[in-house]
Amino acid sequence: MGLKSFVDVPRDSHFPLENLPFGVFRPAGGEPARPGVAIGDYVLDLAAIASAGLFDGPVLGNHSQCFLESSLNLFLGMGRPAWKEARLTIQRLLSADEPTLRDNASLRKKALLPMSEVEMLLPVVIGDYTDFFSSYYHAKNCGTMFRGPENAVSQNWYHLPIAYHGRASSVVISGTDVIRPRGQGHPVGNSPPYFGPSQKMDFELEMAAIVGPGNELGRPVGVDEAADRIFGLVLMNDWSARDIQAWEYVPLGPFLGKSFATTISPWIVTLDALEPFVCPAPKQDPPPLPYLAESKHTNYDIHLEVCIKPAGHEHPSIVTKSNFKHLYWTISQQLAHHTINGCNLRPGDMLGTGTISGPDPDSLGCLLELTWNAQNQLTLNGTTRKYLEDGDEVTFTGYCKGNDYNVGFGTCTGKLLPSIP
Ligand SMILES: O=C(O)/C=C/C(=O)CC(=O)CC(=O)O
Ligand SMILES: [Ca+2]
Ligand SMILES: [Mg+2]
Repeated sequence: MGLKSFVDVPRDSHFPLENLPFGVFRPAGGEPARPGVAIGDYVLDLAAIASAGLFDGPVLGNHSQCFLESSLNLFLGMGRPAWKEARLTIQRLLSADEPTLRDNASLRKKALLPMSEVEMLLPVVIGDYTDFFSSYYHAKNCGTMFRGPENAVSQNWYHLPIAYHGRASSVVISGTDVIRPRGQGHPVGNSPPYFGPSQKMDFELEMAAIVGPGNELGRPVGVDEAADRIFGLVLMNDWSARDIQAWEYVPLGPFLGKSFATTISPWIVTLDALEPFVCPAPKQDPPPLPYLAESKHTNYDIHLEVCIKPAGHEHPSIVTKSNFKHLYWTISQQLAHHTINGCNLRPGDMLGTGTISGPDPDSLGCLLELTWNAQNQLTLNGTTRKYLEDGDEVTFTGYCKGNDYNVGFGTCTGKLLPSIP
């Protein structure tokens, strides 16, 4: 039996008492943005709970003003003791046999808001965003397409989690429209390069770790301490213009083919909520260098799905199903590697996992792989796709399956609009 809340939680909800993900919302009526926690179809207003003096534990008792902020950065910077205390307090306040909130009608009305009536915002101010390349299947497929099967996965890939620095300014919250970027593509023959709207618009199925307490410049984080620096995970769509990327990315890596937009889901699911879904990570051969060797090499069993709803279609079509557990390099290894040179991370920084492809043809994490760079096409409910078309709405879903409950991420969605003329 799952935990029981006095708030009605539908059976298939992503947000039961076991989850309690954190986000930032704006209530209807123009009140300022503030942190909240999802419970069923409701948002618990943490500013209201803090103002009522209900965060009264040893860590948050004198510091609950972190919940009066318009981002979670301050709370994230306080670290695991504060996160654990907040989670336990909220779990107790929402449970069926705890009268404090349950029997206080005026506080309940103030603090529990229907999710359908609030606007979700970016949960953190993202100072820096890094995107990794940590699925073996994704690396192998891209490499096979671009370099042939003999040189598909380069030697360095097996020894370090490869990444590029992404663009934090264009990270947007789920529901934000994305404008098809214009840019340069490969020249054909003796012509100048193509310039115009990207003709190869893609999604990338990713998740991202949101950093809690950072590290001081010059002080790397050990791989076994790395998980304590990570608050939780969100779904992430690293929208990619494959034609722009292919022409620009040698030798310095992705630039304008990626930096026009990256969408994240609004609710950060904490590593504490994901703990029951820990599973072994893929065996690493060759063994990683000592600074990347973790005493527990584990992932989380998170089911992931992507669907596309073309303009005018009533229903979305599922185009792929994958799982977070396929990541070869774990988020702890990514964070340890990121800081090994002394680079400092700060609260709210975002580390994308890289496209999460699985081993099977129907578990590939982007259209580049699913259509083998437009050599094949997907069938969607009577129409076909090689790459995305204007009006396509792309939605990611992610959830962990408990005995009779889900710990879910909700959705990460965005609609592709035509490029500017
Ligand atoms: O292997 C290559 O040369 C290219 C790889 C990619 O294009 C993958 C990519 O877009 C990186 C990412 O996952 O963001
Ligand atoms: Ca990516
Ligand atoms: Mg991007």
